[in-house]
Amino acid sequence: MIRELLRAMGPRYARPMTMSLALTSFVSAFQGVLFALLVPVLSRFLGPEPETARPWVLALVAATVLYAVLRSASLHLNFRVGGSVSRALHHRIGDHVVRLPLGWFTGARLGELNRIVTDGVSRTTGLPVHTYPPLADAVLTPVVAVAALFLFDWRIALACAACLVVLWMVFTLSNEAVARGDAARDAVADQAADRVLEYARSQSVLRAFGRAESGRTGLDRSLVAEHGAVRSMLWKAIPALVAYSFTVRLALTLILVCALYLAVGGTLDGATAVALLVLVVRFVHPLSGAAESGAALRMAVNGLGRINAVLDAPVLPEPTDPVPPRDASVEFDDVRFSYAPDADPVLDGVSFRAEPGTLTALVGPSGAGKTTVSRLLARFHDVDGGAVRIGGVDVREIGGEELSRHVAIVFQDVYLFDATIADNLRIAAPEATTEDLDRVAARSGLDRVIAELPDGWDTRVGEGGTSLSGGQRQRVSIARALLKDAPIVVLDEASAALDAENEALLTETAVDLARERTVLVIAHRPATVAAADRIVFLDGGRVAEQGAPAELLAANGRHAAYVRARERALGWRLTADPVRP
Ligand SMILES: Nc1ncnc2c1ncn2[C@@H]1O[C@H](COP(=O)(O)OP(=O)(O)OP(=O)(O)O)[C@@H](O)[C@H]1O
Repeated sequence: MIRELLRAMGPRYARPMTMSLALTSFVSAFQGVLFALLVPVLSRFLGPEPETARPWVLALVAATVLYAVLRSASLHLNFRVGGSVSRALHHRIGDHVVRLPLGWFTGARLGELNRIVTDGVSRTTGLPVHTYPPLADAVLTPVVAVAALFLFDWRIALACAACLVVLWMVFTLSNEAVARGDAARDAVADQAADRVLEYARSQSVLRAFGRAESGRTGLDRSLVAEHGAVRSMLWKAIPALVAYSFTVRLALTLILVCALYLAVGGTLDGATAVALLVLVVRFVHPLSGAAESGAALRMAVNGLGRINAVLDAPVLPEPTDPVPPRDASVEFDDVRFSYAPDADPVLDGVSFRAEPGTLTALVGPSGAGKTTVSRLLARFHDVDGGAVRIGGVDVREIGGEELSRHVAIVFQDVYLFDATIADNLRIAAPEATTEDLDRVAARSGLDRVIAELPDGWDTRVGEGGTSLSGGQRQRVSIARALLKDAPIVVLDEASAALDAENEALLTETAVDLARERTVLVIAHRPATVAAADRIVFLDGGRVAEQGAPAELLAANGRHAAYVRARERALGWRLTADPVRP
């Protein structure tokens, strides 16, 4: 448990945590000495010469004062360390998660991560304050007290030691039952959390198809499964907890009987028997709570195991000696890539070059691998074979921060944070001035959107940017990429219909940017394709053709056929007259 805890907290917080646990353990053990001192004090006080109790009373008073000081120091430290546990874990999980490949963030992982960050961390936060101290009292205090008992009466001490061994066995069994039930519950609770997220996200689709009620079936199933897992955990845990509590009472009764037997038989004097019984009754109290604390500990350990599993997930390796790119050229050299180790390759031997100051259009049918090319360029994933280079340097050698400074991406599905438009732009450049914002707004057409909104730059966009239209979101996203001022810009043109003004704006922006940058456009519109310096036509994860637009049209190959088909589709859409009766 301690190893898991210290591993999760990392080296920075491990030292104060170790000190807190060590001090708590020492105080609990010292409490055992305090309890043991009751025996000479009481046996002498109740015996024929009560005045001989005086030095023991003084020792008990001194030990009590020392105990009070140590206990308060330990409580103080525990609260301080407890407060830092959640901070440490949140920072460590956050720092690690941002370095994970994007492939790690599957739907199932999101629910799990959500529960780990909330439930898993909160279970662990209580560990140094609420879980470990009563457990240390329940284990260490009786062990030390029983060890001290051997100094006064070995027969009672032996009986107590035997009872402690049996109690430990029942305690371990009860803990294992709780741990098993809790792990099973965690697995289904993760699934339920995923289904809740999915159900909330898919509301518009479900309502559009009149499935708001029936679309809940998956969610209902996982909630029922979670309910079942909680019940099954209780069925396993409650008998184990009851069995432990019963064993504690039985042990106490056996020790009482044993002491009475010895006292009646005359081999134990009455005063010592009373003193021993007071001692035994005294440490039964912390022992009774051990099963509940042990269950809480097992649940915290399960949570820690899940936190450590996230922290152990392999990150994209960073270079030890990062090499800066020599220029803004982009090169894909025989790149092979698949999203899962056993899946078919999504890119298979892709090679092309994009020079600085040019516009390259990535063209091809849906699923050809265009978006994957942009993801590999930004190193959201590492290639399985070949290399992606920027300025002649493999992106794996550049280093995360430098790479991020070099590449700006305008995604097709624009995600905006629930903040103002200005805040959403400043994600790209936190220090940007109002003049900087106005400059990129004028260049991206965002200035017209800002002028129409009553709160202008201070308009809140809602979660994901839902209070803006698709076209408005795209302009915010372009302005954000411009503000980043990266030498390489990737524009993922929306394949969904945009109005004519927004369509023209995207093409204009791409051409404008390509004067001084390397621009890659995942192009769906003939106008953008025609404006490109070079076209890379992808099909089925391979480069089917590449060259200047005029060259490819003259070659009358795959690209020319694709353009004709797109033009026919768009022409039909634009010119079709309504059918009149
Ligand atoms: N995150 C992912 N996990 C697994 N497979 C993926 C993932 N993203 C894309 N794919 C698969 O990779 C292939 C290429 O997808 P990609 O999005 O790169 O194509 P595209 O050419 O950009 O398509 P579109 O024009 O429709 O956006 C597709 O078969 C797709 O199903």
